Amino acid sequence: MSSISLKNVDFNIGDKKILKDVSLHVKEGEMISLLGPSGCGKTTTLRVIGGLLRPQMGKVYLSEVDVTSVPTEKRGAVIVFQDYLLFPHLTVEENIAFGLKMRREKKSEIKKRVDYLMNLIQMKGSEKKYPQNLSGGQRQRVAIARALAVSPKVLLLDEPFSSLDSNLRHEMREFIRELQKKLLITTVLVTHDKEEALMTSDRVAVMLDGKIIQYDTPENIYRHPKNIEVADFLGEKNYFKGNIKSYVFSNELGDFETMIEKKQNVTAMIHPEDIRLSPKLDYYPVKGIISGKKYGGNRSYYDVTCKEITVKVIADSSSFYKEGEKVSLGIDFKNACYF
Ligand SMILES: Nc1ncnc2c1ncn2[C@@H]1O[C@H](COP(=O)(O)OP(=O)(O)OP(=O)(O)O)[C@@H](O)[C@H]1O
Repeated sequence: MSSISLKNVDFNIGDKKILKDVSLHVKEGEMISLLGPSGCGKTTTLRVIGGLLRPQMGKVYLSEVDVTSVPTEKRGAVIVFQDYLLFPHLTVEENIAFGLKMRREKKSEIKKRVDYLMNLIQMKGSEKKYPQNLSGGQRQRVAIARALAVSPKVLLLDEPFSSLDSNLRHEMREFIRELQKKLLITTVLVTHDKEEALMTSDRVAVMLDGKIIQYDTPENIYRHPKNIEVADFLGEKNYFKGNIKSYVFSNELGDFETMIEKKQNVTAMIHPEDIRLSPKLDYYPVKGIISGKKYGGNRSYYDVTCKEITVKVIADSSSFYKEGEKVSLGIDFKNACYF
């Protein structure tokens, strides 16, 4: 097990800056995600950690040892890619044993390790199967077992579940998180899926345009995004612009109590699921009319027009509002996030 540090890493291709002054520390035994939109530099960061790319500037440390010039195979890092290339002509156990054979480990040791890993990925009994006879999820488990066989110090996962269907993705997320907790292997997961990052990681690094914008716990990333770009990337939000004076936030919807004493030109961000709706018009201070509705199973997504603006609200589907219905809205500006 190893900690990982990137210090002021720049990576360019030609004159295109791909990574810009990226610094990151992953503690020993921690699982983190690199989360961001396509093309923001997540995979490049992972490749720099794994030694597949060498940065033009900055340093990479594993357990505080400078490995910037150390080749991948000597770093003790393994990368599992999305298109997990299992060897099609080798059985499951031969695939898992491959790296150990290359290292000329003793046969009895290899057998022990393969047995242990087959148990760990809950695939006992499938040792003699070939990859083409496995499901997508099983193939992914074998790819992870093969990566773990060589007892790496760090595990680097590049969108490993993105080709799986949504149920299987859920299952694999839980599987990898449990496995990681059991083995306490330092793990970096690259994903563009917010839920995946928030659900599996101790901390999440949000990347935009080659930079890490925020690195924090999933709760803090979601509840307290550093800026509007991060907030937007994490999903649809409501923004209210206005001014705060004597703990009163005046915006398009009226005057509301807040925890901040004074601030000009602020934007308050409120999650759609934090806004309450009531059919009783005098129940909450803001009045509106349901102008749009999408049914999403256990949740319903409403657009509520209040004065000139549209407020987005997510409510559980036990409450049922029709388009055109008048409602009142409970919006808590005391606990809003202000930018
Ligand atoms: N070999 C290359 N030649 C030119 N540009 C490249 C090369 N590899 C990556 N890039 C560019 O570098 C940027 C970052 O790529 P990277 O693969 O790290 O992004 P990413 O966040 O992992 O995106 P995705 O989720 O789509 O894989 C992109 O703009 C990409 O086009």
